Amino acid sequence: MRPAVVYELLKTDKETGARAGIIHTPHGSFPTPMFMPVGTLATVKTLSPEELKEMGSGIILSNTYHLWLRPGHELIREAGGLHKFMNWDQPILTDSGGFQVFSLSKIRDIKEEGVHFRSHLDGSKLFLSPEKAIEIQEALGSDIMMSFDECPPYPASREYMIQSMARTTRWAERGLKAHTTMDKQSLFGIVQGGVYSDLRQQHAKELASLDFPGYSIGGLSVGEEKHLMNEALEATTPFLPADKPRYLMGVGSPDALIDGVIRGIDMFDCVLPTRIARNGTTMTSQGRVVIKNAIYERDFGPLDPNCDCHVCKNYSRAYLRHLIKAKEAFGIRLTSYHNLYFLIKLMEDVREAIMEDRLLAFREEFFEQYGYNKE
Ligand SMILES: Nc1nc2cc3nc(NCCc4ccc(C(=O)O)cc4)[nH]c3cc2c(=O)[nH]1
Repeated sequence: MRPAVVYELLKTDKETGARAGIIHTPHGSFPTPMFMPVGTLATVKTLSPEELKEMGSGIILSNTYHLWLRPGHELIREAGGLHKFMNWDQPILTDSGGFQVFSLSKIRDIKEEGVHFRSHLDGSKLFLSPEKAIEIQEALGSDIMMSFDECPPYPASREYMIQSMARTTRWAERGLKAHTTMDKQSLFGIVQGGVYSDLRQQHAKELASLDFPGYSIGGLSVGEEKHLMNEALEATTPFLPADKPRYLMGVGSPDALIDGVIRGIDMFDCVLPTRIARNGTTMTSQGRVVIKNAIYERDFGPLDPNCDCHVCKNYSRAYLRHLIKAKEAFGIRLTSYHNLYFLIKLMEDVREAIMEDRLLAFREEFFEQYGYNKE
């Protein structure tokens, strides 16, 4: 049987709950903390697998919901699975579709058996359940699968949250039963509980007792204030097993990544870096650079003088500004490449700081340089 998803804890930062480790999967291993580029439709928009490897991307994310609707999971199974289909031979994590249903389809109806909704593509009636989400992810050949869960709207009442969490736990148990490949060792449970610390702790304990190989923290990055996310993490990670990975879903800004690592998170994903890149907004060591700004018209220096990526070594701000304003495809390839490199490199620098027990000092300096107002 292929090896399961296994977490190797290497070091815990002396001053915080931050961890440095390695995650082993059937398609290879990657260092943590790690930022995962999002490749919703079997492509990290405009970038090739070779470029993703070159920038240090150890794992990418794809979406059950989107690939099920188009081109269909059976087609991808016939192609030999998602790795073969998109020519990516490293780890792939897939989200289970719950969140996407709520963020994309208008009409939907949640029942115990699953969610009835209409396709955002052609309005056809569809039904997604814990069992169906497992079937699709197994057809894709995902290395790290997500349980089918409900990400409640924000804000949600305690009463709604309590009911929703209980159903998400029942759905997680159904997913474990339906999960047959890789000796059930590739399915993460997803902790909910909104911004209610006591519910976060309760749900973390409930899912920890089901002995998943890893745990996602869902229900966040849905519009809540940053301090509420941090408090929710503080109420969750201490109650998850230390020898399993923790993945915070949908988080992709430099400050939230650093503050998530400090609170015991190992993996992150978000469309933010690639989405903002498409309108020319970039993340640099000196803070955000909105490249269309006229001040860069004759700036022939690199996008980020402190970045050693391919883009910053070979192209100027003036050139990037020209491409983005002219809507040249090469422009968003360059800004997308740099933004992903920036977050992957940030996690490498954070990992080094953990190994040397100086993460809080690193945070202080990074926040100062980036221009975040001091906490
Ligand atoms: N299964 C599951 N998946 C999730 C994905 C999420 N993604 C987020 N936040 C993403 C927020 C987000 C969305 C768009 C942009 C942009 O366009 O830039 C940036 C951030 N929160 C999330 C929560 C869940 C969850 O509970 N369960």
